[in-house]
Amino acid sequence: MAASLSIHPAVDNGITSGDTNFAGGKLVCKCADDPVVVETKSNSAHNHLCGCTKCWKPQGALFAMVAVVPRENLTVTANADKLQVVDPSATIQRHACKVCGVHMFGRIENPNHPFYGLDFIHTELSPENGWAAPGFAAFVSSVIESGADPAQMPQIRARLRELGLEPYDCLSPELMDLIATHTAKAKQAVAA
Ligand SMILES: N[C@@H](CCC(=O)N[C@@H](CSCO)C(=O)NCC(=O)O)C(=O)O
Ligand SMILES: [Zn+2]
Ligand SMILES: [Zn+2]
Repeated sequence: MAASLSIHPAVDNGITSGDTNFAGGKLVCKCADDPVVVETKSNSAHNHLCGCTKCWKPQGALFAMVAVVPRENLTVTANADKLQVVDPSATIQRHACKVCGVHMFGRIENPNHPFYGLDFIHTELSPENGWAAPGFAAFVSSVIESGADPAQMPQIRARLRELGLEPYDCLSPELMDLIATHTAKAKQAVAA
């Protein structure tokens, strides 16, 4: 039963390990003509599934798959004129292709944000192999906001665990600790 759920096409048939020697590659939007191309100079980090309503998900998938790269390692190399920011009021400015709708990268412009300096990417858009594999599932309860039946949540969490992707309703403990450390330092700086 649980195996029939489409969590995300990159994990539904098992997770492919990343290559620690992989040093980045191309991400290509889904347009048949003049696709937008983004290139990174490094592999992705913190790859995870995200159940939130804002991250781009492939058709039929319950989750997005999203990772980060340092913003200085990311360049739009083709058809940048097709990009537009989906929601300018969001913390993560998601630059999407106006024609096919795929999100090509998400950028945080607030220098005080804990993740400032990192761009969010969807490595499934790459023809290359070697990108870091997803390690956990974030914002799992948020799939209900996109229409998932609340009664299905135990099955969804069971399937994620079966795939080795621990489900969290925010980010992973490691990332939540990074955020809290950033916040604590910012408070200390104000108090000093
Ligand atoms: N329940 C909400 C949660 C949205 C949310 O907070 N998303 C996170 C994670 S996105 C990538 O990991 C976030 O940081 N959002 C900031 C932003 O999207 O700009 C929902 O589902 O919408
Ligand atoms: Zn496109
Ligand atoms: Zn998200």
